[in-house]
Amino acid sequence: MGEGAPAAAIEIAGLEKVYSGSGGRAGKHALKGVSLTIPRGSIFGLLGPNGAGKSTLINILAGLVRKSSGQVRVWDIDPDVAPRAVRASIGVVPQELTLDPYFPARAALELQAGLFGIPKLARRTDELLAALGLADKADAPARSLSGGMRRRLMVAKALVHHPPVLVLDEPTAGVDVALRQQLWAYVQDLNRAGTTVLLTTHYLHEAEALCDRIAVLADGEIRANDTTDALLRRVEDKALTIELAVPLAEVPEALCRFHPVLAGPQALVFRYGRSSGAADEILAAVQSAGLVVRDLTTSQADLEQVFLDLFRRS
Ligand SMILES: Nc1ncnc2c1ncn2[C@@H]1O[C@H](COP(=O)(O)OP(=O)(O)OP(=O)(O)O)[C@@H](O)[C@H]1O
Repeated sequence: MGEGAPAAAIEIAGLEKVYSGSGGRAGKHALKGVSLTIPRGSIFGLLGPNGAGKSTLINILAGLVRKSSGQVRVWDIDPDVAPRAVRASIGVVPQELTLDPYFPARAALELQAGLFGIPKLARRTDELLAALGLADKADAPARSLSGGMRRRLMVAKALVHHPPVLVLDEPTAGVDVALRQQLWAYVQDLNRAGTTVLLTTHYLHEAEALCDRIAVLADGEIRANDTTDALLRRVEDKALTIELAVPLAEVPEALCRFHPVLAGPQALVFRYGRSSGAADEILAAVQSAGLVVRDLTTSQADLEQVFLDLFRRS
């Protein structure tokens, strides 16, 4: 990005959102003092379970929902003070596909460019259609496109005004594996060309594949915010169960550093992840402790669940 670009693409401090109850719907404290800095040039993952407050946060950034209190700056602009300027700096791909079924892809992009006041000659319609693999569908109505193509058209729509910040709200929910890879590759290309990307997801694997940093949002609060590598080192998603030939009364001293659990007199369960010793190290220690192994099994916990449990507790 050129001169004068802010160091932080998005800066959020003490953000609160309370939805007031209406029409029989209970009020909801959806964001409880969220502070977050999204560095310019990063791909930042906002991970959290259903109802965590991810969409609320994005909608506040996009100027679609008004915050209750706190500070928000997008590309150094306060969305409450200058909503139009913020909309020029941010492109949002919403969770729901909001396309006119009868509108062809090219016309949808042209209309969007018109809404942003982009002169005809400065429009990037063909470039975007080609970049998102929609060139041969340019004149087909949206209703004739596959789900994946519609999703890509939504991405193209969010990019017509060349925003420095792109926000993707659950970009690959319900999208097949091949398309997911394609979308990820495109997001990475955009990022290499300078776009800051904020993506929300339920899937740790998605955040792991794409993001430099991950923040975990649960029940309206940030539970973790770190580099992807550092976060994943805290996850212990594998279990090694060793069945012993001879019963044990307690865990032998030499194995304590692996923090195993005695699951019955003849079964030792070791949990391990990317940070602790691998299975071979554990097995070597078991043998040198003089234990006789009768059988062993390994299992892999659901990574998503382990991760969310970890941060729910912290
Ligand atoms: N307009 C509204 N009025 C009242 N409560 C709302 C409103 N919008 C959202 N909520 C509530 O605020 C909480 C956060 O919702 P939000 O949609 O931001 O979560 P989310 O993390 O995006 O979830 P999902 O992954 O399911 O989209 C939820 O409990 C939701 O029911």
